[in-house]
Amino acid sequence: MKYVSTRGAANLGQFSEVLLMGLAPDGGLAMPEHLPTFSPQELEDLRRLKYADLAFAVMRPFITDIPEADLRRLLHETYRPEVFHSPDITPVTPLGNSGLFLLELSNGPSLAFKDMAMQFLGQVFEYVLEQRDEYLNILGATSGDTGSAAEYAMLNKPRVNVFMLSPHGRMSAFQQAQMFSLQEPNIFNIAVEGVFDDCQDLVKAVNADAGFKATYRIGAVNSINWARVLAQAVYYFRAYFALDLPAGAEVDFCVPSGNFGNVFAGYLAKKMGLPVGQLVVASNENDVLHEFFSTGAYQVRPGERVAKTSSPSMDIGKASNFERYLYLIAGESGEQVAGWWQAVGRGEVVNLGGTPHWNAVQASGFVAGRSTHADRLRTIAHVDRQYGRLIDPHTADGVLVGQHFQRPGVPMVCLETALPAKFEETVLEAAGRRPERPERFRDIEQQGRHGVVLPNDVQALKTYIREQLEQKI
Ligand SMILES: Cc1ncc(COP(=O)(O)O)c(C=O)c1O
Ligand SMILES: N[C@@H](CCOP(=O)(O)O)C(=O)O
Repeated sequence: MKYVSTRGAANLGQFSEVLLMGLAPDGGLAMPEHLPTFSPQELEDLRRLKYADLAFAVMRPFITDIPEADLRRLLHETYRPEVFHSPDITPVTPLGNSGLFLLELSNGPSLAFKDMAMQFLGQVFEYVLEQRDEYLNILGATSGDTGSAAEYAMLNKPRVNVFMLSPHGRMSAFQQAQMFSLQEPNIFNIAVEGVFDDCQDLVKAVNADAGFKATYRIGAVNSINWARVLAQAVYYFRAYFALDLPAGAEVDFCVPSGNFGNVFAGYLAKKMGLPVGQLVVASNENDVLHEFFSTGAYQVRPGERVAKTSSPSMDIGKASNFERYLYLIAGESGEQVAGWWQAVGRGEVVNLGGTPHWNAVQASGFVAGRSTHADRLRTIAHVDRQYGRLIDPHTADGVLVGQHFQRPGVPMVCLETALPAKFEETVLEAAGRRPERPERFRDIEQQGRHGVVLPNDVQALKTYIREQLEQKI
């Protein structure tokens, strides 16, 4: 399988190339040159597969440059019950008889859905780098969960260093402690004076400097990296089969959304033939995506207008993977996407309302809603009282919006994107009790803080990366 860029560059190479590349040289995101599909009969053959074998079946058509036996081994090493604390890896749990289901994605090492793909990235980076005898310096941006998931996945990976940017003071105390307590030779935590979008823009700016990128071997772990999105598509298949419905029956999914990677992975599964009905995008107060799906207008929020909320991992004003979605909506026209993104870059509104592209958006199955602090407190309390289950604030945003779009007789699967332990204060405020915390995190806030604070400045970041790498030689 060859990959192309959403902004028009043809032939980025095969999977291993785009894995190490992260962002395409023209600033776009890698996409496969075509989307393989499963026939209804082929889908039936996937129904009873264990997670690792299902992951192989879904991902293999996109990863044709790693020998079959090696890919299968990497997936079996990744998706082990000991790592994800469940024999099913991603259990699906009904919320009473409500027709709502929780897809549990957060039982892995860092307690968020990011582990699902990031654990695979850890394995496949190491494999590809060893084959090539190369090293990689990952530059990532986190609003709270990608950071710890990436760092836990890359611990003890001698060929990889992680430079992780986070918005200074904006993550929960637990999220900060997960990252900043680490004192490892290959992990560099950098708190940036800005919001998540500033961190993401810094990542893109460093990647845009081809000389620096090549000299310092810069790679990516955010969902701008195609491998993240691909690995995330697998659990939509698994959840669908776990419901054990008659062949062809539709399932709706509700996805708490920020950078649009998770829900885009669901769209990928749908495009591959999985009978997904609605893809419900749940936003918090930072409701750029809700605004787009309600009106057709896409306008990113500048940093100063990104609200600090109680579902902080979704405090995002510029959703990177939205570019992949619009690429498909535009009939895979890189030229069209490049034009739209130039306009976005100038701070303009891209308005698809009333255009033929808007018909394509409406046919794509996406709907959207938003939630506020009061909504999420009410939803956490309601789910606790009614179903005896504590959920985290992001999952609560999803459950609230998912309920709104429920259709009679169609299961609504809400993605559980983090465990409540990561957001103790909000959960305590909502439910009047503290969530359980896995023993391994008992005293994490007391374990010291390692890392630096940098201004929102690309030169300062490049200098820091250069100095750290030179000290390591
Ligand atoms: C807990 C949690 N929920 C939801 C999201 C939003 O997911 P995405 O950015 O893929 O839309 C994130 C961050 O990505 C997250 O950490
Ligand atoms: N919510 C994320 C932000 C980055 O998203 P990604 O999926 O593109 O890595 C986080 O928690 O860091």
